[in-house]
Amino acid sequence: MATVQQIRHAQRSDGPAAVLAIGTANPASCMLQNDYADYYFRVTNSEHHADLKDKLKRICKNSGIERRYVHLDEELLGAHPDFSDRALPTLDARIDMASAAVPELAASAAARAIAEWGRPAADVTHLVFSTYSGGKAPSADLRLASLLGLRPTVSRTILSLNGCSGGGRALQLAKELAENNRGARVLVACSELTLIGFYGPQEGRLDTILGNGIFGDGAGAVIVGADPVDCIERPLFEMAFATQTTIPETENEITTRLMKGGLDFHVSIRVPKLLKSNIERCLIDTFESIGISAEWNDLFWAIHPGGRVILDHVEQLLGLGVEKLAASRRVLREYGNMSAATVIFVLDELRRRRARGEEVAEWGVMMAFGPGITIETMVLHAAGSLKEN
Ligand SMILES: CC(C)(COP(=O)(O)OP(=O)(O)OC[C@H]1O[C@@H](n2cnc3c(N)ncnc32)[C@H](O)[C@@H]1OP(=O)(O)O)[C@@H](O)C(=O)NCCC(=O)NCCSC(=O)CC(=O)O
Repeated sequence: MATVQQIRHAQRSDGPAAVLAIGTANPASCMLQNDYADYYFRVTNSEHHADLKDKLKRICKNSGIERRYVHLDEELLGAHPDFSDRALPTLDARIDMASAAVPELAASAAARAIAEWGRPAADVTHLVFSTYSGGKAPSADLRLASLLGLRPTVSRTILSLNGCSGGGRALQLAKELAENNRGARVLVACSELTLIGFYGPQEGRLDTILGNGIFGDGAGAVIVGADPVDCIERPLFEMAFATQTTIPETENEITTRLMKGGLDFHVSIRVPKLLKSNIERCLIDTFESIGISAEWNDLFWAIHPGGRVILDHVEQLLGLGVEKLAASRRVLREYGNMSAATVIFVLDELRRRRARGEEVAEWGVMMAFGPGITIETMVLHAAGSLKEN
């Protein structure tokens, strides 16, 4: 009879978990940021809120965003004009729409990740799914498993309403699963659609203006596994160490809540400063835990681009060279803040830059921020095969 220790030893993988493949997807409808305020106030019949329109124009102008993609386009909104009024009971209709569209967008991203991975979808052993756009069970994870043809024994976890830190959390869970289950191949999928909380403007609800100025729709998928199979699997980023930190007494700074009219969303104007005051301590603690003293400019950075000012603060605080946040800034510019999916787009951008021969450091940090305020941090090591992609 084997001992528990022997069983446990046999279960654990030898090497660290690594990102083995990445895929992303966005809905077809593209919104240009320069035109967005005119579009938004027209389609929600809100031209009379001239002051709010001016504010949205200022936010769009300063957002660092050029375009975003949305599922809820003008045609679909035309079929659901009640979505513009947060007082109307539209939650059922929004959940119905999201229940189909969220897993479909995730499936597009995941199919790309699986194709790059080079192994059949049936080899996926675990699925970790994060979305703020759900509201029923069985959830989008089960539908995604069915769309991809994953096997019925796949071990599923859904992270609901984790907001923008959901991508970081899902990747941390994937690391734990891969390192504690020999041979495990974890599919991480984050799929976010703003339709769950899209409203017209309302006096006194500046969150709605901010949300409409920076958030976009997108899905990111990652295959995570340890001990890559020679000649088939190519590690992109090894996941060296991960931490989660909650900033004390900030539970009211970023909040979401399902209401009869959809997802009610609040981001306080203090969020960038709160992050600025806490990020460096969090990074120092993380690196001290693994006994490494790092020069911030010697690392690559995958920071969740929650907003242009957040990136400016991180850059200034850490004294980063202007190129260090280029991947985060490009993702923000091309897609906006896609909540949990965004850090996956940033990882994708980083590996593309490296594949093009651009200088990307050997060691790096991924950080994502969400309700809590929660900071998810992961120390990454760029694997050699990045150069060959
Ligand atoms: C919105 C911005 C792009 C605007 O750029 P600037 O600050 O440079 O420009 P600015 O000072 O002229 O501000 C333009 C207007 O935006 C308003 N404004 C700024 N932040 C706001 C907020 N949180 N809520 C409501 N209004 C806000 C300002 O008061 C100002 O109004 P006026 O012009 O009338 O004075 C930036 O402030 C930014 O990047 N903020 C960070 C956004 C954020 O917190 N993201 C995290 C999302 S949550 C997330 O990522 C996690 C999650 O969801 O889980």
